[in-house]
Amino acid sequence: MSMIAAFYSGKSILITGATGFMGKVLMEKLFRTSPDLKVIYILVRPKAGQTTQQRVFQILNSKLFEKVKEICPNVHEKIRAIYADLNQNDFAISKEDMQELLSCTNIVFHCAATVRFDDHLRHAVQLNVTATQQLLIMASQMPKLEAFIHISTAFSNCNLTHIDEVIYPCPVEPKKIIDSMEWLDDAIIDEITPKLIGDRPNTYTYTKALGEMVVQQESRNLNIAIIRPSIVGATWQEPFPGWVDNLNGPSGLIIAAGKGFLRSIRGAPMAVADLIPVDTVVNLTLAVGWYTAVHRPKSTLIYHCTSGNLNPCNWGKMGFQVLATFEKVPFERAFRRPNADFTANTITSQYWNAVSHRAPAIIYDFYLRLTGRKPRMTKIMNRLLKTVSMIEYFVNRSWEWSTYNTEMLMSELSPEDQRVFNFDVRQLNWLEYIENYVLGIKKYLLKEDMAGIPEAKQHLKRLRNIHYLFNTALFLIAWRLLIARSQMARNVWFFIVSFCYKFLSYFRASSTLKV
Ligand SMILES: CCCCCCCCCCCCCCCCCCCCCC(=O)SCCNC(=O)CCNC(=O)[C@H](O)C(C)(C)COP(=O)(O)OP(=O)(O)OC[C@H]1O[C@@H](n2cnc3c(N)ncnc32)[C@H](O)[C@@H]1OP(=O)(O)O
Ligand SMILES: NC(=O)C1=CN([C@@H]2O[C@H](COP(=O)(O)OP(=O)(O)OC[C@H]3O[C@@H](n4cnc5c(N)ncnc54)[C@H](OP(=O)(O)O)[C@@H]3O)[C@@H](O)[C@H]2O)C=CC1
Repeated sequence: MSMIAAFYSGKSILITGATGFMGKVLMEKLFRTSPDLKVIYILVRPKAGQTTQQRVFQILNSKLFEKVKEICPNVHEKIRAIYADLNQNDFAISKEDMQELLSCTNIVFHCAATVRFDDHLRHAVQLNVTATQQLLIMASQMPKLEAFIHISTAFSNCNLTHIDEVIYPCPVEPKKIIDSMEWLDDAIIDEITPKLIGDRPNTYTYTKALGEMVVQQESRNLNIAIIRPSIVGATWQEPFPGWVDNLNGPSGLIIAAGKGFLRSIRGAPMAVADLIPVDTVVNLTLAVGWYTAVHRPKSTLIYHCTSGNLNPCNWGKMGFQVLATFEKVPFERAFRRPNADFTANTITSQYWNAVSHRAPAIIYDFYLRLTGRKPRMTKIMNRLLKTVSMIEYFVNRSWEWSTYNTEMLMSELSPEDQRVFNFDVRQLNWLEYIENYVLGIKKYLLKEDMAGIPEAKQHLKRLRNIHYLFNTALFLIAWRLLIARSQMARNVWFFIVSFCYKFLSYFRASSTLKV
């Protein structure tokens, strides 16, 4: 029997961010391994015209929850969706709901965050710092609370190259930042943002670092742990390989590459691609919840959930594997033939941006105009290149994260727990993982049918022929223009033609002699 699974039985668990990528996988695993848990409270806001109940219904009816519904048929009774908006005071939770949460919760998993790189500092602080502070204040009023697990990111200290499992303080105290956001206007915040974030690349990593400081400062006598995952990708094994449901991290870029929009990135091919499957992060999170509640470490422990030091893969290799998978399972209706090139050279990268990204978009828009349709490709391309510029920071550097606490925890688990809550990335086969990831994107994000693969392959063949035809035509036009203008080019041309003629004559003569 798994000790971790048994620990969660009968427990009341509060999850924030349960409608997000990681939150859904966390809920799924909890129900699958501990179907006897008492209740999972989730803080949900209405979104995109859906009520909180409709959102929960949609999650439970997704493919991700198919196994859970077999194991725990009354799963819908065990989820208590609580209307909440983390941007509001007291999260806009009703008095009765708040009372129930405070009196019943045993474990808190705080996953909610804004993960947008370019979010306005005021909004990022509100969600990643102030909301964390408020949740900790709530947690301090929960008499039955056994553990509070905060999900941060391995990149909260990406301004350093070697990162230990400790909290690194930011120069300005989070409390001062929270206060100042209340009275500064947007224009001033915009002005001071670059100074505040310093050598971090965006407001996301900065506010996640502030969030960690808040956790440390507000911990009081709570049992707290922080988990820092690196770049979270599709599921590796559970509940099935390749599940993914949003465009964050590598997923959006894999789509852009597979559809032939994005063919090259300015990135160091040898830099470590620190991806981590979402089910690995969830397994570690649940193991940390158990360990923190049962062993009650004296201080707040931080756990790095990364792959680079134990099972490294680099961007060049990853790009190659993604491309190899596109050969087997191409995406439908690609704009161009896929490529996935990482180039460290800025000039080469600018050249490819012009030739391989912007020029085809302009030509295609010209074609759309000619055929009486609205041009759209340049707009899409500009957005894509904006996204790429935001991730360039992360694909041009390597980081080293120490993983003593994570390895210590692994050694504390029973063999059964090591199997059921596996977070040992040394067992991950990158080639297999990437193949399943690309396949998962095709199935669950693009919702493409596998039966369409032969047609997609045909389409790529047509694109290849168009590519060759276009290049040949371009070469001939350029050559013709060159010959018209330069004596030297004419001489070279006559030399080549006469050489070919002589070679053919010789070949013909020698074959006649043989007969
Ligand atoms: C050629 C080579 C190809 C190779 C392939 C080979 C292998 C793969 C290699 C790949 C290397 C990966 C490196 C990852 C590095 C991660 C670093 C980790 C950092 C820490 C990790 C974390 O701890 S945390 C998670 C990270 N946090 C995000 O990853 C949020 C990003 N995101 C935004 O910061 C906003 O989204 C942003 C973009 C501003 C737009 O902002 P915006 O206001 O202009 O627009 P919107 O957000 O409204 O989106 C407008 C339209 O862009 C679509 N879209 C949204 N995201 C998209 C996305 N990522 N890729 C594509 N498309 C995306 C969306 O679906 C909309 O499409 P539509 O218009 O059709 O609906
Ligand atoms: N994905 C990644 O690559 C990585 C993620 N992380 C961390 O993991 C955690 C989970 O990330 P992930 O699941 O990918 O993120 P998602 O963007 O998928 O999910 C974010 C969650 O936060 C909720 N949320 C956001 N704003 C509010 C609000 N005002 N009120 C209530 N809920 C809100 C969202 O709810 P709604 O559905 O209503 O928008 C959603 O459930 C985050 O803390 C993130 O920093 C760390 C490293 C990498």
